[in-house]
Parts: sequence; C-alpha cells; structure tokens
Amino acid sequence: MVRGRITGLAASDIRFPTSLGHHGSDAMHPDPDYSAAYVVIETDARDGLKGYGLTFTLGKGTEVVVCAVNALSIHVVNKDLEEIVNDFRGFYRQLTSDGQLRWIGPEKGAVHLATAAVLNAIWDLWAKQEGKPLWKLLVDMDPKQLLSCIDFRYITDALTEEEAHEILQNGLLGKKEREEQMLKHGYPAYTTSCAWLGYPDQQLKQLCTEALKDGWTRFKVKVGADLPDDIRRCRLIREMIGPDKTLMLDANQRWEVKEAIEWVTKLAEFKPLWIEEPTSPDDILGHAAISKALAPLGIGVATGEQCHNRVIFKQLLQAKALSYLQIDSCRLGSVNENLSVLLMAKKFQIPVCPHAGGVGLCELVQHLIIFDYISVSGSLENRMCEYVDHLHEHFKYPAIIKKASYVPPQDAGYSTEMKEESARKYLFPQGEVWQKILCKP
Ligand SMILES: C[C@H](O)[C@@H](O)CC(=O)C(=O)O
Ligand SMILES: [Mg+2]
Repeated sequence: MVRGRITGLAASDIRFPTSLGHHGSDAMHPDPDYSAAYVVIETDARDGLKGYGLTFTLGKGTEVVVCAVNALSIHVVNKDLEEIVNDFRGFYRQLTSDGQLRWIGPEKGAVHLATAAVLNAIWDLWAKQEGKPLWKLLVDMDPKQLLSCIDFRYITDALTEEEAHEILQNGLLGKKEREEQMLKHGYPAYTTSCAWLGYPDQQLKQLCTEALKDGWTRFKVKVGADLPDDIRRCRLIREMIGPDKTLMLDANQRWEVKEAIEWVTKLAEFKPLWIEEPTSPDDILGHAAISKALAPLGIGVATGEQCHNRVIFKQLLQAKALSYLQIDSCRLGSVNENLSVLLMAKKFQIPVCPHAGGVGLCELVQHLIIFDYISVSGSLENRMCEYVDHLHEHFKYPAIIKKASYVPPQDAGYSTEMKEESARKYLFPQGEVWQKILCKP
C-alpha cells in the first residue's frame, strides 16, 4: 500500500577521491572522483521510511546536478506518493517537460541526471513501502501497470504501446521458473576492476590473478590513449586469462570513426568480444559505420553509458549501430525510461549488458537486469552485467557477487541508501575526508 505526502527533498554532493589511486581512469577521464548527487525524500507517513536516490558523476559538476535536483523539487514536494505512482507516466512527463527547465535539456545533461536521481529516490521509497526489492516490485507488476510508468513520446515509430504490451504478455510464460533460476544462480557479471587505464602493468597482473582466483571469466580493458600501450596491455591480459575467457575493450569515446576502425583492427588479434564507446555517444551513424566495418572481424560495438535518453537508443537500434546495449540506471530517466529501452532492445533483439561500477551503479542496475531477464528478455545469451569492485562498503545494502554473478538483492528498496557515516564523511567539501585533502599544505 503506497502512502504519504512528500514533505521534504534534500540533495547533497558526495564525492570519493578515487582519482588518487587512478581507479576508474580511462582514455577520456584520467582522474575521476567517483561521486553522487544524492537525494533523500521524506514523507508524512508514520512508517518513517525514506526514499534514497542518486545519480553518478565524476567529481566537479556534481554541484551543478545538485542545483538541478533542487530546481526540480517544486514538482515533487507536497505531492502524494500514491498519486505519483498511480500516474507515473504523467509524473515523468511533468518532471521532464517543465516549460523552463527543459530548455537546459531536454532529457539530457545535468537536468536529466537530476531527474534520474529524484525518480530513483521515488522508486526506492515505493519498493520499500511495498516491502520488496525493486526487481521484485517490477516482476510482480502486471504488464498494464508496467506500461503505465513509461513515457512513449518520441519512440512510437520504433515501439508502440501495443507492441510493448505483447512483449510483456509473452514474458509471463516461464516467469516463475526464471525467477527461481535467478535466486539460485544469480545474473552473470563481468569485471572491469583489473585494467583501468592508469594502472601500471604490475597492478593489472596482480588484480587479474586475483580475479581469476575468484572465478571471473569475463574481463574488460580500457584502451584508446596509446596504441603500443594497448597492444601490450591486451597481450598481457589475454595471456593471463587464456584463449577461452572473454575480453572486452572500452575506449570511452576517444576516436574519430575511421581511427576507431583502424585502431580496433590492430587489436583484433586479442579476440575482443566488443569495442565499447569507440566514438562520440551522439554519433549514431558513426557507430553504424564502425559496427559494419568490425563485424567481419567478429567484434561488436557496445554503447550506452553516456546515451542521454531513449531517443538515442531508438536510433542506435534503428540504424543497426550496436551489438550490445548498455543501459545506465542513473543516466536515463530512472526505471521509467530504462523500461522503455529494455523493451526496445527486446523488439530489436539486441542483448542488454548494463553499465555499472561508478558509485552505486552496480547496486541499482542489478535490479533492472534481473527484472529484464525474468519479465522481458527471458534470455542470458550474450548477456552479462558489469561489476566494478569499488565503494560498495558505503552502501547499506551493497551488491553481492557470488561465482561471478550478481545475487538478487533481498532487502526492500532500490539498494540506493548510503551509510549515514559515509554520506557525512564524504560530503563535498565539508566532510572530514575532503577537509583533510583540501587543507593539505
Ligand atoms: C570514468 C568511468 O570510470 C568510466 O571509465 C567507466 C566505464 O566506462 C565503464 O565502466 O564502462
Ligand atoms: Mg564504459
């Protein structure tokens, strides 16, 4: 039973100094400080439950997203939670269509990241009030209710509401068995933790040895800054993991289209499954050209972590520009918009392999991909969810990995809540961790 009027929305800027250890570094982001615009929603319900939401950022700029969250709060505070979830499509539309705020989007950039943070908090609260982990809340919804959360504006030329309904209706077959399978075996994952671009070879070797011992079979390597370096690092990791394990490459948008094709061709001997973000995330035709050129080498194109919205995904799918679709729980407009992308991917028969890592992304996206398997895709073929082993200790309900698979969360909510102590210590710039760093002579 959903209850309560939203009485408060607070946003804070929480940053972790990950750049000090080069964690998360890639060809375009050499010094990321994994950060979150963190949202807490309170209601007047007597249950004392709060909704926690976040969006992922890289340090500087988090204050801009926090500002955007505050600007959106007029659409949230004083709203009845039941009214929101009973017309979630309308509420999504209201947040994304504010006649003034949409000018700094629409549905992209800081204002869309803010939308994600706010809506993630609302989904967390809803799931908590229902006493279910978010994936289970979604799995238990009937197709009509799921569809009522989605804004189909701008995608009906690729997926109509009727087609989406048919997909969800078909997904009902075997759903119980798939849920049992998830609870027993979890959702397959891959690791990006071994090979950030700023890690020296020795560290890469050590982390790869440990990952192999822990049972990982799929590995992603950062590439794109320097070709001889890439060749050396790919050779090293391929030799360590052997010919049968899976290797993926991630260039984080570093190249021109032609350059991407030439560069990846030179890395083809290492048998990568995919090249991720070879060029600008906005360049749909560029991705299509790269996909076409690399297909004969057996290398697919993966993208999505910086695709602003469902419209970009629609075009990537229509243009046959990608072979692996990487949803992001904090870049798209929360669960609502992710649902539309999962359904489009199903229609176009493209496997979804979510982006995770950062801070909190594993915690959130595991819910979406577990739901996807149980209720939408019904398949694990060519599918896996990213995992990065950083910062989980700051969450009250951290993601759990067993045998290189995500264990479905059991706690109610969207796994978004940070430990109070972490949120206090890492608050930027007042928190004690930042005070120490910033006050160093
Ligand atoms: C800056 C981030 O760490 C980015 O490199 C993450 C990413 O591309 C991925 O996990 O994939
Ligand atoms: Mg990436």
